[in-house]
Amino acid sequence: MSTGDALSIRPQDPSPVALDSLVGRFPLGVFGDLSEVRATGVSLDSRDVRPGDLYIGMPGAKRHGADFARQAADRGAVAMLTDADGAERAAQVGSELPVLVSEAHPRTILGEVAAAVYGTDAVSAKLFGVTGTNGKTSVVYLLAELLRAAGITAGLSSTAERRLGDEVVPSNLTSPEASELHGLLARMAEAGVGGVAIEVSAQAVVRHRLDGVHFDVVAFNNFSQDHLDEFGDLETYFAAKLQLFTPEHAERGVVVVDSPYGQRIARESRIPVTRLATEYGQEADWYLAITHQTLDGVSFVLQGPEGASFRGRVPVFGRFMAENAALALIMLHEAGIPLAQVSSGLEQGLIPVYIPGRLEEISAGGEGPRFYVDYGHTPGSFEAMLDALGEVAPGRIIFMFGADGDRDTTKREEMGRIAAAGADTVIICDYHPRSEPPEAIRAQLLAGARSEGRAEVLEEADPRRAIRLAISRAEPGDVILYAGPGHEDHQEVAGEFLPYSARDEVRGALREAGLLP
Ligand SMILES: CC(=O)N[C@H]1[C@@H](OP(=O)(O)OP(=O)(O)OC[C@H]2O[C@@H](n3ccc(=O)[nH]c3=O)[C@H](O)[C@@H]2O)O[C@H](CO)[C@@H](O)[C@@H]1O[C@H](C)C(=O)N[C@@H](C)C(=O)N[C@H](CCC(=O)O)C(=O)O
Ligand SMILES: Nc1ncnc2c1ncn2[C@@H]1O[C@H](COP(=O)(O)OP(=O)(O)OP(=O)(O)O)[C@@H](O)[C@H]1O
Repeated sequence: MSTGDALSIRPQDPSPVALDSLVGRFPLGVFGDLSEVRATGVSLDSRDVRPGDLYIGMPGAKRHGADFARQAADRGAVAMLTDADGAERAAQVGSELPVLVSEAHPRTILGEVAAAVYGTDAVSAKLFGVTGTNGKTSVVYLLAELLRAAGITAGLSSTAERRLGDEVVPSNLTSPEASELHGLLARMAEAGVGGVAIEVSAQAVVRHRLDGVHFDVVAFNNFSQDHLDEFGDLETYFAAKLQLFTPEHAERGVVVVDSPYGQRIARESRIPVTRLATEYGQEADWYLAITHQTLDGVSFVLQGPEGASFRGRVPVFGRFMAENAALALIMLHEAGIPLAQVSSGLEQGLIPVYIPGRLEEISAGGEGPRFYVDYGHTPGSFEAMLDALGEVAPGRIIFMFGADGDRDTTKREEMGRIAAAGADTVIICDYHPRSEPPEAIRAQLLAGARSEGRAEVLEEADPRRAIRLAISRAEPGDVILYAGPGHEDHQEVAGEFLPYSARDEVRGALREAGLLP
């Protein structure tokens, strides 16, 4: 069951909490009468307010949430928590909601306030947090699948969606704001969920979105260039990821130590960590070996301390996907869930995971050409995917992609260069140009691709035409990989969200070409 137009998953039967009980616990002043006011939920977006909510009037980069106090009240908010400026703004817009005025930035108390309202101070489900530059979503879906195999009801929060059984809402952020996260955890507790897999962005760590959540196990898979528009330099971006490995956030950690960044997390972590390596020369606690791989999947053996071992298979190509699975398995082991319990729920070790928009095959398999849609948008993910395809693609590799406008511009040339180094044909098209001129974004990607001088490099701005161009050039045995749009359903152009689903478009184009029924 999809929750329709709802923006968040919430408990169905919440217990009302008296809001004046918050006043003693947090540095809050009060305007208005709170004595009879009870809240059943928390929201910082007026469009997501439900009857009984405490509305958080959050000062933002573009707007002040308190300006939306009337809309929040119209939707049933019972009170607002904001800063001093917000209290004045609410009065100016004629809001009659009682106001809790926070001395500190409301974001810094939001997590604890939401935990108090939702009763999620102590959650009995095992909480798993996954961070890294590439592969977080994949690990989260693998975790959920492995939990199910172990007989444990699973919930997840990812870039693609928040999900609990068949209750699902699409995500607007990789890691939700703290109010949404606690609502989700409360619903999961209500539904008897035993394990929750949560994707953790670096932005979430530094923006207090995890406050009031204590993970049983956190994991780090890899680190490479991304989000420099946000963090300025790699060291600041890395420090945000490292911050997850502290007792404030988590009990214990699992780290892939193949790279110097992983080794640094293991060394500098302030919680106990266990280490995974994919090469035997590397000092680690767990080792992963690939035993067989084709376009249809990867088989692997994982070995750990005291004879722990697991023989498995993921139905997606790429060594890194086996690494993602290994990381998820070790996280469960670290949470006290025996690997044998996981194996007992799988048929011959096959982890039947479906990861929306991540190396998702749209074609029908077989002789091909085969067409995959992916969410990769970093040099690191391009390299991982193209290396993997180089090992398993029977024919040529046709790689199409674009780049985000208004986001880290410094990675574009490198994306182009890596694409042309790993593919036979590169087709550069538009992705989300946002406010930038699309031709200028393509020019940077083209410059990188042409600097490599290996692949045939083509430009086709319109992604719909680029898909058809790729198909027209492909022979049986060839693989087309379209990186960027993944599960998304829109293209963001000059402030507008235009409907665009790469998966539907590719499906349609394959049908037109007689390659799909
Ligand atoms: C830089 C950043 O983190 N911005 C976040 C911030 O936006 P903002 O400060 O600009 O908010 P604003 O638009 O000024 O609005 C202020 C307040 O008014 C509220 N409002 C606004 C309009 C309205 O009609 N009603 C209403 O209540 C908003 O909900 C907000 O609370 O607060 C918003 C509400 O929660 C977030 O949606 C928004 O994330 C934006 C979309 C974003 O792009 N964030 C990125 C940087 C991000 O966090 N990315 C990471 C990693 C992604 C990855 O790995 O690739 C992530 O975890 O998603
Ligand atoms: N372990 C990995 N190492 C390198 N690349 C990976 C790994 N796992 C997946 N990828 C590639 O990166 C792409 C993005 O994967 P995924 O969505 O799981 O990452 P993410 O960290 O969640 O990214 P985002 O936060 O942007 O959603 C995948 O589609 C795949 O191409």
